[in-house]
Amino acid sequence: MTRIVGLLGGSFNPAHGAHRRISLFAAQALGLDEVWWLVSPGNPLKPAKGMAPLPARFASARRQARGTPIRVTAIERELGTRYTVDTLRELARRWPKRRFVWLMGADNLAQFVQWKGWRQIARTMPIAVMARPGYDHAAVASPAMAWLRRYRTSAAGIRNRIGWSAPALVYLRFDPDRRSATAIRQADPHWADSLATGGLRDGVSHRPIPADAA
Ligand SMILES: Nc1ncnc2c1ncn2[C@@H]1O[C@H](COP(=O)(O)OP(=O)(O)OP(=O)(O)O)[C@@H](O)[C@H]1O
Ligand SMILES: O=C(O)c1ccc[n+]([C@@H]2O[C@H](COP(=O)([O-])O)[C@@H](O)[C@H]2O)c1
Repeated sequence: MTRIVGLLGGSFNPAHGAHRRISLFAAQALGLDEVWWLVSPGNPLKPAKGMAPLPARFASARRQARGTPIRVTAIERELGTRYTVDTLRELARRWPKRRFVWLMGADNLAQFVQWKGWRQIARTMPIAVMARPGYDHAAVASPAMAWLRRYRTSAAGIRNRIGWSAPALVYLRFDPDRRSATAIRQADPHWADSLATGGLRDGVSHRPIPADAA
């Protein structure tokens, strides 16, 4: 059967418990076979200032994912892509036998219209948005939601794999999780200093995911 992979792209500056929690929750709710974290070389909308180096963010993600089936990757570094629309096109080319779901928090839906080719992203794969305290109102009232609303479906729609289509939008609500990387950086601006950053070799993950055979 076709494997369904949930993709959580992020700065992970640093990774925290909410990333793990929303990933595992989405995996269960949507019946995902795998979850990949895409540790971004640099969110195009976020300033480079204050962004820890990729190896440190990658190491923090590996630490948070330990003991879970989540696969931590730096695929965008490997593919040389920066914008999500380009990354997703490459992923579909490399892994043609898998189906993907884009996962993101409500804060990202609120500013989704600022992303390059956001409608194209929505046409490429279903999107699951995770509720996030403080952002849900802005997300639901956002211009992206005005367009995506007509494509709303239930988690079961994805889980049952029946009539798989895109655009499709699922809004997942669970116990609100207030954790954020911003709060961690405020409490510990030097969080990256103590991390062993051996998980990336020349910017490439130690355990690259084999491409699907044609
Ligand atoms: N507490 C949370 N609830 C729901 N989604 C979350 C939560 N924390 C992060 N996410 C989502 O996880 C993805 C990666 O998040 P990111 O690495 O930017 O962490 P962050 O805590 O939002 O960081 P920052 O505070 O620096 O903006 C994004 O799609 C984001 O919306
Ligand atoms: O492609 C874009 O235009 C774009 C704009 C903003 C954010 N993104 C992606 O959104 C994901 C979440 O980013 P962040 O910083 O909120 O964790 C990450 O994979 C970014 O590369 C992508």
